[in-house]
Amino acid sequence: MEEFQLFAFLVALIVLFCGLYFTRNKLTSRGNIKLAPSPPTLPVIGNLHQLGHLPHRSLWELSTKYGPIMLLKFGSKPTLVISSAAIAKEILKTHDLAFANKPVMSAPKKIFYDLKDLVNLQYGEQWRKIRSIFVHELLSSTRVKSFNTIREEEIDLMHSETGHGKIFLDKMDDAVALLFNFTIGEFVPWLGWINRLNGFNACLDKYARELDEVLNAVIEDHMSRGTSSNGDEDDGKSKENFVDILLGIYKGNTPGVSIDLISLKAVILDALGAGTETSTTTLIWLIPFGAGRRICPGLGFAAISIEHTVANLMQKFDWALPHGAKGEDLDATERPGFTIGKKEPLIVVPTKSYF
Ligand code: HEM
Repeated sequence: MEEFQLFAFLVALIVLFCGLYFTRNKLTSRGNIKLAPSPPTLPVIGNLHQLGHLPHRSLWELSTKYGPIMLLKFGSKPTLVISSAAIAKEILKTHDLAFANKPVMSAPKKIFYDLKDLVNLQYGEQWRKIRSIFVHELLSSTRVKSFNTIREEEIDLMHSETGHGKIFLDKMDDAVALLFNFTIGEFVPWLGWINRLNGFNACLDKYARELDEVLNAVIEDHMSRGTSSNGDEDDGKSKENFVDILLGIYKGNTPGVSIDLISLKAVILDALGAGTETSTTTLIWLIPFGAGRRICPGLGFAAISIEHTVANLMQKFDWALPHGAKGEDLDATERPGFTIGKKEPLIVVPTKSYF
């Protein structure tokens, strides 16, 4: 027994020593997560799925080759902070399989239908199936070509159609509050009971129920109107929006593709959620589309939409920063959200109009 205790003590010492050594060598000279560089100077890879489980040896090799990497342990969740384009390329391209999954957290699990949406799906067969629906059915080049009609339909859906769009957007704002709420039980699993005690779990349950009701109402609306999806390109297909297309698949109108009701709702959440804040934030400032196998499937769709909006603004006005400020005077402080946004709003003034 004494031998075992001595052995355990030695192992603990070695682990502690390695941990300290590793941390000392991996922390950036700034040694603080807040000092990760902000856009637009350097890319910051901080999205949740980047927090993967790359073997320490590979991390070691990466940091030897490219410079400091910061590995933080938030309780049970290892978190990697990197701040150079070279390391981003290694992680998102070379090692992307190791980073292809996000850590399982209780708020996304509850809100995104047990992680059945594409953004949160674990990498594997079901991910491939849903990804294919996004790439081939929702965001194919044919669909993107019919972009104008789809966009108008989506704007209708979000803003005017029986009020569900507005409720949905408000719901998304509430989701940010829940998703970014730090709860100790998330990171230290044996303290999970605290989330029950402080009401967080009840709050999450209530939110998920209400969101589900909104999605049910959106689906019922579309069901009662009926979709025009009958495989005929000219028969109203270009007027279909995301929900119509997905309902067509659900009803079995699209040969070789299928989706169940829960996945359908999760995918609607992605299609409406992943494309809204991202697009408006990109109009303000550098957001990248990711890379590797989990690269954004909405890239083509979003790029055209953003180009269209910016081109319109540039064609009709000359713009300047207020009070003679220069580009370098812009405050690039970030604020948290689904996407990293600009803390202070971007204010520009039209100085000349061309119409
Ligand atoms: C300017 C607009 C957009 C930006 C900047 C953007 C950015 C991104 C980024 C960085 C990722 C990777 C996230 C990660 O690493 O976990 C991503 C994934 C994703 N995006 Fe976008 N996105 C935009 C528009 C859209 C649109 C319009 C849609 C759909 C209509 C969409 C749907 C998705 C989905 C479903 C994923 C998850 C893909 C997967 O995990 O396989 N995005 N997006």
